[in-house]
Amino acid sequence: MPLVTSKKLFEKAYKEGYAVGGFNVNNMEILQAIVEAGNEERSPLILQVSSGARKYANPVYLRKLVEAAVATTDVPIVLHLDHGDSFDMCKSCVDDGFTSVMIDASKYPFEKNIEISKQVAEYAHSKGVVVEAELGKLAGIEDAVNVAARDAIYTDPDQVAEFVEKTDVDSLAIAIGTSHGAYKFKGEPKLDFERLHKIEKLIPGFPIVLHGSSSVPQELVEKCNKYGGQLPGAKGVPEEMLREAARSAVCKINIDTDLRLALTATIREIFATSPAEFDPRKYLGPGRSAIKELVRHKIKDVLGSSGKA
Ligand SMILES: O=C(CO)COP(=O)(O)O
Ligand SMILES: O=C[C@H](O)COP(=O)(O)O
Ligand SMILES: [Zn+2]
Ligand SMILES: [Zn+2]
Repeated sequence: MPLVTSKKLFEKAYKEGYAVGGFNVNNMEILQAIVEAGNEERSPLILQVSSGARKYANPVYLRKLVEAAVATTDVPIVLHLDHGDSFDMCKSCVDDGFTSVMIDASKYPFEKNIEISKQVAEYAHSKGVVVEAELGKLAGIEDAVNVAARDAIYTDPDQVAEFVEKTDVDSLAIAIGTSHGAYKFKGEPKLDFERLHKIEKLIPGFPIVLHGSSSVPQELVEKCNKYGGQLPGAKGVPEEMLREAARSAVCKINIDTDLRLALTATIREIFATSPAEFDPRKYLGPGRSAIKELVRHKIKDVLGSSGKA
């Protein structure tokens, strides 16, 4: 099936109370794992590519890899730019065949965020591409931008309707306490669901996106640490909270860190237990299987998108 936009996927997810996973792609094994999992679960998929991923893998390789992946399945797949930081970056991805782009101008003041997001929406829409924007600021690491927890700003519900109306974007990422990376909470995990519910009432029918939604499975952290990793105190968003979010207006839930942990834990274990092994297929293959198992679990047991393709 050719790439699709997220428009119909979000309409269905909104109505039926589940979310579609936004899974980050950086190389062939990660891509294969996500697409095989989605195919077996009969789930729609959003493959997202950060500017760091484009730089790492080369935009041409990425596009061709995704082209190949799409040819192996009939589930609907969106190719999405994650955290585009400028009009030019978004334009480049629209021109490159992406079906969805995120413009993340959340670091700018409200009016400037509106101006840039609107400019991206105008261009993208003229090419049939949809746009996600961000209002409020998540803590954590996005590419080179490291937002300290004290600089994170929860989304102001009073700004949401005006932002959506003035920009004409198609979905909105909000900040309610999630953050990027493997260290999301110092104490007890807490998300501001009251704020989420307030926001969804103010923009009825409009798809909301949750970034920073890895759960940081403790068995993966323990496996990394057991085999030489150093991830003390890593903690994510409990899956029960993600289930609750998926039932609301949240139609897209972003997961990257958990895939990285699955791959790294697997490779660390193999390096430690089979030190004579030097065939990359013998550790990347099991790493790919671990990612696939994790993505299937997310789709089936957390996001609720199994069978929704
Ligand atoms: O939001 C993300 C990508 O945009 C990923 O978040 P995690 O770091 O929680 O996986
Ligand atoms: O938002 C962050 C994503 O996990 C992408 O991370 P990256 O910029 O390191 O590729
Ligand atoms: Zn951001
Ligand atoms: Zn993100």
